[in-house]
Amino acid sequence: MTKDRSILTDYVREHWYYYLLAVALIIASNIAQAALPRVLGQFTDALLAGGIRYDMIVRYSLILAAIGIAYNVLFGAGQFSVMRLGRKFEFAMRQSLFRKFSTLSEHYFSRQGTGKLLSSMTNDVNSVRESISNGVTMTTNAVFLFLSCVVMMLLSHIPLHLIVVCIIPMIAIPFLVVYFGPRIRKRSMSVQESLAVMTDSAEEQLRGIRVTKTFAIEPTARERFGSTVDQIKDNQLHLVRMSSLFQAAVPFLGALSLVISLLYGGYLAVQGEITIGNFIALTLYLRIMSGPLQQIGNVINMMQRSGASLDRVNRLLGEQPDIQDSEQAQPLAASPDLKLSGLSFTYPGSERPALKDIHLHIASGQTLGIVGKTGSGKTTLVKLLLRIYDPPTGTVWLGGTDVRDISINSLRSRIAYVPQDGFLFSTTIRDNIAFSDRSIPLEKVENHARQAMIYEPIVRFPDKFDTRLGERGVTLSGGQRQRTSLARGLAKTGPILILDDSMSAVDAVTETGILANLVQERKQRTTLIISHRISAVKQADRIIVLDEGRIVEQGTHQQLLEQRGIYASMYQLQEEGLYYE
Ligand SMILES: Nc1ncnc2c1ncn2[C@@H]1O[C@H](COP(=O)(O)OP(=O)(O)OP(=O)(O)O)[C@@H](O)[C@H]1O
Repeated sequence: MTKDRSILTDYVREHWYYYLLAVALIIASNIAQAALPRVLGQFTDALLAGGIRYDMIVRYSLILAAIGIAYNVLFGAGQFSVMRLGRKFEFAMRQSLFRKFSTLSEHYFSRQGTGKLLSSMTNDVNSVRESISNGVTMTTNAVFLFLSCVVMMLLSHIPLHLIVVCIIPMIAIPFLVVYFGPRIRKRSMSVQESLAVMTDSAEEQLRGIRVTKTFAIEPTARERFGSTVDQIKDNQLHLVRMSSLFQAAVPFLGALSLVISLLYGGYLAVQGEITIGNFIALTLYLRIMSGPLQQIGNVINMMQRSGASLDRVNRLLGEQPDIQDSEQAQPLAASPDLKLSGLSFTYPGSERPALKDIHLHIASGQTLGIVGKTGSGKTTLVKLLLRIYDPPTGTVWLGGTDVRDISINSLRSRIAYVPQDGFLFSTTIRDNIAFSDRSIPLEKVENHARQAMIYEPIVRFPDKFDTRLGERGVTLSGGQRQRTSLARGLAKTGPILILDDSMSAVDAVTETGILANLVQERKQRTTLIISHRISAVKQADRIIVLDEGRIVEQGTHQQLLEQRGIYASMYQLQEEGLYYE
């Protein structure tokens, strides 16, 4: 367990008075409950001494009823306070985790896998919440009920030596805990980890369900998912075996105490050293005490589980984003030029550089076309510009400032980036297009939809721009999705527009229409158009051809044709209707 318990200790410190109140209520309820056997013992002795009397039965019944009501009200109120605190903690913890996730980089997510993170947000948070609600109730209940019982036994004149002898077997419980505790915890961690792997697998299988169906490989998908479930089952069984053994051992010791009380207590009662009432009270006390002892076992199990979960949550919350604002971070200039000087970049953990020694200067307001084979480094260039990954210091400059010294928020909020696989959210088309600023008026949203040539298909839906997308809404075609994502990019204001192969799923005629609509847009912004199609970049002020991370050709469309290199052959192939790869 790490020493850093910050999120939990902070929370408890902040709400200590509620916890104190809850603990006080539970203690009061324990005292009420512990009075019960004593009253029954007194009743038995009174019966034996003077026979049954009507007023006595009524009096004792009223006392028992009062004890019962007091116990229920006090315990209920205490439990409610603690549960409420637990739920509030759960809410706060999920908020903090999500806030943290939103600061972490793409690299972090590709390294971790979303299943693990989702599992933390659900299972780990639940487990910690349980420990601070049920854990507090159960621990307080167990400790104070046990103590109250001992005190009440002494007040009832049950001899100390009899009490000690009867509870001796229960003293073995801490030793059991020490033995089982770490083992249970280790197995619980394996269960949580296999649950995370299963979530990952389920998420991927469900996301790829369309592909699976078109390939008719459902059995393979089921088999793959099944193996992750089998792993959980094995780990769960391991855990269940160990915790069952532990949970069975605890009540067994309670039962052993009862046997001793019958033997020794019974003997003392026969000898006349304790009253029959005392003997009955003793057995009832031991019966009550086996409950708290079992609870101690459960609490220990729960604490073990939640200890591992809390460690994971704290580790996540302590994660430092690998891309951060520098101390001298400044906003992006109003109309920045783009300069790349000697840019080389290798992805973390990769052997081969994705970009090699790139030099380039694009004046503000100009359009740069980027072409090249798949994997040649086109998207990597954009990721470095957006600081999805940090480029080496002094290699990428915007408006005369190293991008590493431009604040991340200003950089990303003012660069309109349209990726190839534009993910759309399960909300209305209007909200998707006005994603960067929900207050954009409908006319503007419609204008951007016209620019992206998606207006007509949208207004054909009965709800037009209020049509909901996603699982419970309309499913757009690939080309429609891409154009909606393009409209979303165009709705974002800012001095730089980047289209990353964002017209690949639209036909050539529509692409030409969109490009014509963008002429005005491009004059006001520095524009980068990445494409496999020459037609998309041929109007650019400059075009670069990337190959294996290097600029191998550059110039205007005309100049590149004259060079008769890769670009010229791509053009020729595409003009002839063939596809260059
Ligand atoms: N996150 C990553 N980690 C490691 N390597 C990566 C990562 N992303 C891309 N690469 C590698 O970097 C190289 C360049 O990839 P990039 O995505 O920039 O190519 P691209 O030219 O945009 O390709 P495409 O036209 O297919 O989109 C490829 O070899 C790719 O495998």
